[in-house]
Amino acid sequence: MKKWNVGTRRSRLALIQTNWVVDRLKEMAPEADFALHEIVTKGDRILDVTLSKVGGKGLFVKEIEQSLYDKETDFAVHSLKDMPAELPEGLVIGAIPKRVDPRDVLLSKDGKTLDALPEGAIVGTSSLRRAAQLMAYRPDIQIESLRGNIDTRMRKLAEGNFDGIILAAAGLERASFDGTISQYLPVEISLPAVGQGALAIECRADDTETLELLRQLDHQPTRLAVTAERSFLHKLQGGCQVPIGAYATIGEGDLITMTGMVGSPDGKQMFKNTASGTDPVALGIQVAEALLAQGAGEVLAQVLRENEQ
Ligand SMILES: NCc1[nH]cc(CCC(=O)O)c1CC(=O)O
Repeated sequence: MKKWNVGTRRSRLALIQTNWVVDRLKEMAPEADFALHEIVTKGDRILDVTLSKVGGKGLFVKEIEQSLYDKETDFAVHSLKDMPAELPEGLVIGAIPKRVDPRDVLLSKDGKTLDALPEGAIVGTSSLRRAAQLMAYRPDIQIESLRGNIDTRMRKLAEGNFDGIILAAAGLERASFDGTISQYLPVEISLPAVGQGALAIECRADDTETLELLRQLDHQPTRLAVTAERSFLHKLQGGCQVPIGAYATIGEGDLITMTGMVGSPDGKQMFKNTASGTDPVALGIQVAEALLAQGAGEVLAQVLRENEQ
């Protein structure tokens, strides 16, 4: 009997996601056996430091990728938004399952919506993308850093440190926290991170047996959308430490429509562009180039300089 070794982070959300993938694969290949390998990543070890200050790129995936190279594991389940725009040599995304809700959500004291938060409200997030967009919409809001896994962040809200916090709907949904959401933020206010709400199952490019297994879980419309978003991210050379967002949807005839965003961390400058096309890579590049033509390159360069200090 074939046994697959599966890499995962140890967080509650990561384990839920990995078990979800393994359960789907067991339905498709009842004769197969799966063993989970929990891997502690650098990102998990430095939860008390703002991610943007430690060079966030790939912080949650590096050790897991090493275990793929070492053949200690055959595939690994990641949140797609934690993955750098470019995969290391020899590794591929073998499957992208159907995306769940890509939106950001507000969790607040007394269930208040963003518009109902008091003047000068304190909102917790360590994401430059979320902070920039919140301040663009409500310049009076004070952003404070908020790190940790979902449980930690929700506890800090309950302890009264914040008027509200921003999280991804996807994580809450998968971990069944959904009763606590105060508002789903429209993508017009908070454009999601590239790949938000999607999972990526990574494996070795030459491992045809694993690729064949994983292919059954691949959702083509999600792959098209996420490929456009990642092409946009790649063109802008962005990681999770820059205020970049993108969201693509698939319409009739596999027409992809994508909005891309670059903002300054204070939200005072916002560059957005929306375009449609059928080639996801070309569309990502096209939207990125439209933002660069508006002046987004200077904002990105400024953020990178600040991160280096
Ligand atoms: N930044 C960490 C992270 N990476 C993936 C998710 C869950 C959402 C997803 O799978 O897209 C989260 C939590 C969050 O942003 O609230």
